[in-house]
Amino acid sequence: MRQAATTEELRREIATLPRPLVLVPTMGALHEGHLALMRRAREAAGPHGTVAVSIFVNPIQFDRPGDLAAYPQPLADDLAKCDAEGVDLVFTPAAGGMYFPDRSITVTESLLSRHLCGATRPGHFDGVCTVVLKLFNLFQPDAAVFGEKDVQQLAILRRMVRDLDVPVEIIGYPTVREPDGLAMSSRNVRLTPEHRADAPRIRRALEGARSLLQFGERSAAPFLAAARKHLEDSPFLRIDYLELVDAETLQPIAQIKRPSVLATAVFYDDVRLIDHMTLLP
Ligand SMILES: Nc1ncnc2c1ncn2[C@@H]1O[C@H](COP(=O)(O)OP(=O)(O)OP(=O)(O)O)[C@@H](O)[C@H]1O
Ligand SMILES: CC(C)(CO)[C@@H](O)C(=O)[O-]
Ligand code: BAL
Repeated sequence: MRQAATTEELRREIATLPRPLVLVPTMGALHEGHLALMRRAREAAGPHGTVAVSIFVNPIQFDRPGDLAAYPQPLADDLAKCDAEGVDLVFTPAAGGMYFPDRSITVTESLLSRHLCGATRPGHFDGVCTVVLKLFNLFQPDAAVFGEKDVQQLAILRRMVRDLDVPVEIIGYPTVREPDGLAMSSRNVRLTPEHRADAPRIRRALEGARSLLQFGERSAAPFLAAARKHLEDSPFLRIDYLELVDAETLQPIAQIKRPSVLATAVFYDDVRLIDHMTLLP
């Protein structure tokens, strides 16, 4: 496995590696969800192509300094996991290694980021789009794999490559879960044992609401009320948002007429977890 720590090293490595090249952008603290994305990348790259992973905790997408400071960064473990997965190249830029101190250009998304995480994490998706476009320019990948867990991120990145004519295929991959249904997340390790035991209710709240579909319910309000009730039964969590949006535009809807997404973010103390459920009428 090759490793590059600077953009110059990365460009040198890229020039020597076989195509197609498939990139898996991450912030590290790798878990089974990330490893599944790497396997999907290998499938897309083929046995003779290149699977590349970037590990960079992107400061400009964090809205809370404490969240950035507490983000786990077990780099040696992460590198061992990439190696074991047969990754060909890992890019590990230093904290300050991706941005000029006087950077003045940012990629801005102005529609799909209005709700959900975009509303409660101001500037988050501009930070994501900016770093992902930079990674695409550095790696020039043929394709890149992203998790459906970050459903709004995936929709926004598909929109970015469409609107800016970026020649990269975006591949989505289903959410990988713990046996009790909790979506895997690098932040799960920061939960207290009590909070970890309570957290599977996030998935159950969304599933419970979805079950209203089979009774013919189509109005948004009962879905939101059912999920909210289940979440609020927890003595621990605080709801950051709970919204029902159109799956394509990510704008709130009053009636489920097309594929829709019931999405939530919750806090356990300062640990923020997200999950969502697709609702098909
Ligand atoms: N449980 C999961 N299943 C599938 N893909 C995932 C999962 N968790 C994260 N990913 C994907 O991995 C990529 C890197 O995500 P990231 O490094 O932020 O991990 P994370 O676990 O989402 O961390 P956190 O949720 O704490 O930010 C993203 O494309 C993300 O959607
Ligand atoms: C795509 C990404 C690596 C950009 O920093 C990040 O938002 C993530 O890990 O999902
Ligand atoms: N997976 C999304 C990255 C973040 O929470 O900043």
